[in-house]
Amino acid sequence: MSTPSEQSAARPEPVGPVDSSRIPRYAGPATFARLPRLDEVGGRTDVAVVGVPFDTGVSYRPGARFGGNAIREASRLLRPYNPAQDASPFALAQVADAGDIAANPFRIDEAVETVQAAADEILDSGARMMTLGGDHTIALPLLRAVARKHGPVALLHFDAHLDTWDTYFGAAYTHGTPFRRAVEEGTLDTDALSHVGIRGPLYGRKDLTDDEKMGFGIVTSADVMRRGVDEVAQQLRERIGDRPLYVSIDIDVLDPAHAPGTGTPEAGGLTSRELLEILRGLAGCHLVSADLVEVAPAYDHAEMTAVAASHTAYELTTLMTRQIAEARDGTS
Ligand SMILES: N=C(N)NCCCC(=O)O
Ligand SMILES: [Zn+2]
Ligand SMILES: [Zn+2]
Repeated sequence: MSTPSEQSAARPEPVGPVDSSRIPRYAGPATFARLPRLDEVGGRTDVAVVGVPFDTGVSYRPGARFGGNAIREASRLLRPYNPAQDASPFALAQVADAGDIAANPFRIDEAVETVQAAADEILDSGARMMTLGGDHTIALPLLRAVARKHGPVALLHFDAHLDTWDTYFGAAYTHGTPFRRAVEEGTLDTDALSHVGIRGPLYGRKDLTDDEKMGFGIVTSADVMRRGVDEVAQQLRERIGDRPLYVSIDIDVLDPAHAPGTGTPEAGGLTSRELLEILRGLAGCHLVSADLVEVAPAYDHAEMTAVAASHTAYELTTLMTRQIAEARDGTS
C-alpha cells in the first residue's frame, strides 16, 4: 500500500490552463479554458474536450458547426477554481483540448460513422469525452461509442425538445431523432432515461406516448420552476443510481433570454443558474462522458450563449475530474 503522498509523487501533475495573471486571457489560441492541446500532454488525457463542427442534421436554422469554437473563445474567462463544487478541476486530473473531429458536411451517414470512430479511439485511450457540438445528431454516434465501452448507459438529456422523433423528410439521422435511434440500437439503459427542460409545441400527443414507451421520464421546464433545482436533482440522482451516465445538453434547454444563439429556440426555458445548479447536484454520479450541442453563434448576442455553454462544460468537466480523483485516491 502506498500513502497518498507517494501516489501523487508517482503521478505527473496535470498540465493546467495558461496562467491568465501572466499572459492576458485574450492572447493566444483559444483551446477550451486555455488548457493544453492533446499533443502538448503526450497524446494522453483523462478528459478530452472535443469539437464536432457539424450541423447538416438541423431542421431549422443552421450554424451550430461554429458552436465549438465559439464556446472555446468564451471559455477564456473561466478560472481554475470552481467554488460551487469546491474543486480545482484541472489540477485533479488531466483535461486537454483534443481539437475537432472532421465530419463530412455533405454526407450525414458518413459523418455519423466518422464521429463514432473518433469517439471509439478517444474512449479506448481511457479518456472521458466532453464533446462540443455541432447539432444534436452527433449524440447518436457518441452514445454508440460510449455503449461499446460501458454497455447501455443511463441518459440525462437537457433540451427543450424530445429528440425522439422518427424521421424528417425520410431521414433517420437528424438532430430531432438521435434518442429514438439510440433506444432502437440498445445503447441506452431504458430504466434510467430522463429529459429535463422539455417545453413547447409538439406535432401531436403521440410524440409523448411514443417517448414514454421508449422509457423516458420527463421533467418539464415548468416542473423545474415549481419543484426547484434541489428536488429535481435528487429525483434524477435516484433514477440514475450507480449506472454509467451520459449527459447530453442541448443549449436550447435554456430560455432564449439566456441562450439566443441556437437554431430552434423555444420560449419558457431554464435559466442558466438553474441548469448549472442541477448539474452540480449530480456530484457522485458515474459520469462517463457528455456533450453540449446546438450553440449557433450567428444568432448570439454579446457571447451570452457561448458564455453559458462554457460554464456548463466547466461544471461537467469538474464533475468528471472530481470522480476520476475520487476513484484514484479517495479524495476530491
Ligand atoms: N435538437 C434540436 N435542437 N431541435 C430538434 C427540433 C426538431 C424539429 O424541428 O421538430
Ligand atoms: Zn433542442
Ligand atoms: Zn436537441
